[in-house]
Amino acid sequence: MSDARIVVSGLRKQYRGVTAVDDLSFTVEPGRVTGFLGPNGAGKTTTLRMLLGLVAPDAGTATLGGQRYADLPEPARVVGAVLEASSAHKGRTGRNHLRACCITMGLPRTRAEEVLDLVGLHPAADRPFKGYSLGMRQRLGIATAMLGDPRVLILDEPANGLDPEGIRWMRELLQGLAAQGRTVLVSSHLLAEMQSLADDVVIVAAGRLVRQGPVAEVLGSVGGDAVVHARTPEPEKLTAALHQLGATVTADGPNRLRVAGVAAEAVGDAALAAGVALHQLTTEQPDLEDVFLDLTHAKAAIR
Ligand SMILES: Nc1ncnc2c1ncn2[C@@H]1O[C@H](COP(=O)(O)OP(=O)(O)OP(=O)(O)O)[C@@H](O)[C@H]1O
Repeated sequence: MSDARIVVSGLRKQYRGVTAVDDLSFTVEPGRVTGFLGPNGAGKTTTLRMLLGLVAPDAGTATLGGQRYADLPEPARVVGAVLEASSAHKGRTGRNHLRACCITMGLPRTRAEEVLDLVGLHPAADRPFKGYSLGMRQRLGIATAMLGDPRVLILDEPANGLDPEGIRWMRELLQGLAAQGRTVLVSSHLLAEMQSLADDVVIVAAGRLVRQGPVAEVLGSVGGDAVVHARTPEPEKLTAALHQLGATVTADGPNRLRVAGVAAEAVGDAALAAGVALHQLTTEQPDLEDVFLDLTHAKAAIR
């Protein structure tokens, strides 16, 4: 599925004076789950809609396997998309919805059963759509998108409203589809969600690219310093010793200190040298959600 790459190049879109997408370029590789991240209003949905030929760009191109959506002879066999979870006739059952889609797309009815299997919706397949939970709607949305066995799957905020079990299910499904060589692009405004879901991330803010790359690499490059928490019966003495190392020390409850600017080892060594007992020493990793917000706010402020 080497031709399942997504290439966005110089994409731009304005709505009556509002620049939704501003000279945006990035690539999405097959065989990986890519998180498309940015705060609300960053231009994610507009970008996905341009990729899917639903909105015409003012400038630039968005291609799937080298072709614009409008030029694909059989788009449903190339790309499946879930832009909104609730997109079936309310009184219709999940199974009937899928069968109707099979007819429209010229697919055998058996394909409906295959995608029901894929998303684990068989138990609810004969219930009307209007009674579906958000998680069931997401499953039906993905089942519909997968009918044409597309090489590219695009999901807009699929984890919205899902419980932790639903998110785990989604992760396993999407990673499985990526492992088959498909290109999976998933938008979200929540970084924590993407940390467990995605291999790569494309981060946008104010319609522009902020960062792109493998999750660990991107987060590593923006991650702040860890903070050390120390518990000691002699906080004043330890504070004085740590100040000599240039650390920033603040009280963090009775006999507790929050130490920034030095590693846990240095705090332990300083306590030993000062003859201060340590009852607890822990390291708190930087809050990646905060780091992400800093990164995207800096960009949004330029707007
Ligand atoms: N049809 C439209 N008409 C006018 N403005 C629009 C339209 N669609 C989007 N916008 C504006 O373009 C900007 C980008 O919106 P978009 O929905 O693409 O962002 P997003 O990153 O998907 O945000 P969200 O997570 O809130 O959906 C916003 O300022 C939005 O108000």
